[in-house]
This record gives sequence, C-alpha cells and structure tokens, in this order.
Amino acid sequence: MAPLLSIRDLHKSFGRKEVLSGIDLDLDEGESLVVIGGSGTGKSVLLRCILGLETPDRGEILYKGAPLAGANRAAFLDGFGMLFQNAALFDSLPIWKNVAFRLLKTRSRADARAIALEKLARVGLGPEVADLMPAELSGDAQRAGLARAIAADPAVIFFDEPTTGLDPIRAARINALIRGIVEETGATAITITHDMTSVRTIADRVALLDRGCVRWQGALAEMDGARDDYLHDFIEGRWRE
Ligand SMILES: Nc1ncnc2c1ncn2[C@@H]1O[C@H](COP(=O)(O)OP(=O)(O)OP(=O)(O)O)[C@@H](O)[C@H]1O
Repeated sequence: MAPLLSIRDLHKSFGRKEVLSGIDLDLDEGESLVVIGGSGTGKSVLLRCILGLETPDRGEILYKGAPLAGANRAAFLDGFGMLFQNAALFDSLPIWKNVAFRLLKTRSRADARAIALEKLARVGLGPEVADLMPAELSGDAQRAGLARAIAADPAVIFFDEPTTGLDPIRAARINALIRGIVEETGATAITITHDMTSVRTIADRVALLDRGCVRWQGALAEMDGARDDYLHDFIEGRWRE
C-alpha cells in the first residue's frame, strides 16, 4: 500500500541559508512518527511545508499518492487536527468553544457543545471547565488543546512540541493521552519534540533530522541499538567538546 504521506527530496532555503536539504520521509496510515533533532534543524519548517504555510524550493509532498495541493490539500486539511506548542488556545473564547471551534461551522451549537464535552472528558477534563476561559485553566490548557485537536475526529494529527513547558507529571499525562488516542482512533500522527520521554511513549517510528536531512530513521525498538553516535548523544543528552 502506498504511504499516506510521502516527502521526497524536500528543499527549503531562507536567503542563503538552506534549512531543508533534501528530506525524504514516508508515513504509513495509522503510524505514529516522531521527528526529533537539535534546535534549528528545520523540524518546524518541515511541518509548515506540509501544512502549506511555506512553499518548498524543490521536492514534493504526496498525500495518498497525489501532490499535496489544490483539492488534495483541502481534503488533507479537512481530516487534520493539530495540537500546538503551549496549546495556543484563543484567549477570548471559553474552553468549550475553543474545543468546538471547527465544529461550530457545520453543527448546531448544542451538538458542538456536546462533542466538546465528550472530547474534554476523553482528556480527563470535566464539564466544570467548559465555561472557563483559557486563563483560568493554567496547567491544564494543553489537555484542552488536545481535546480541540481531536474534536473533529481527524485522520491525521500533528503534535508540535506537546510537552514543552509542562511539569513532568503533566508531560507524562499528555504523552499517555496522545498514545492512547492515536491507538484507539487509528489516526496517523506526526509529533515534533525534544522530549525523549515523548518519543518513547508516542512513537512507532522515529526520524532524526540533522542539518536539513533525515540522519536516521527506524522503528522505536531499533533506536537504542542504532549505530549512530549523534543519535545516542541526542537520546542521552550528551555533548562533545
Ligand atoms: N521565515 C523564516 N525566515 C528565515 N529563517 C527562518 C524562517 N523560519 C525558520 N527559519 C530558520 O530555519 C532554521 C530552522 O528553523 P525551525 O524553526 O524549523 O527549527 P526547529 O528544528 O523547529 O527548531 P526548534 O527545535 O528550536 O524549534 C532556523 O535557523 C530558523 O532561524
């Protein structure tokens, strides 16, 4: 079966600085891929290229075997959910409207609210948070962001630095929720992170970016035995003078 998403020889420069230097990556349907790499290695630029927020200089991105453009991009975005770094909730909307944001375009207010409450419950947040404003939720905003990401039952979900800024207990909870949701919905997932605990909880497969290329990729189970010094430095948080 063809991969759900194929990235072929993707290049992107800003001025004279080449950020992506020929990325090749495949993502199978139902797979959870975690992309790791040092700061500034192009993880976010790669994500923005997939979302159509950046135009690559060269290479292609295929969704279900066809270029990710026009109607195919619209179909992709239609079945897509995203958890942003630090949740990025809309400050001026109550939690339930944040979660139901997309649903409110196509469903009645009552239906949208009922689905929002169901998704909040899935991430362990009770109905008492529905009418709070994001500022009142503090440490649980990321879980509300996760409820928003899954509100429309997406087939593909992106998780951008899902544990950044969270305490270790909240981070562990988010990681476990993400893994649980990906398994129970069968969604295809791409996660960008520096957090090795996230990698070990969420990933089926791991890709390490380095200097604009995929330096190593493989199943999570192969990661610890891989022969790549930089990968091990990254996993173990080691530096070399
Ligand atoms: N719009 C832009 N204009 C110019 N340079 C950019 C732009 N966007 C990203 N860059 C540069 O591209 C490089 C890669 O950035 P990117 O944000 O993808 O890194 P990252 O791997 O996501 O890093 P981090 O882990 O720190 O978030 C950086 O050097 C960044 O400064």
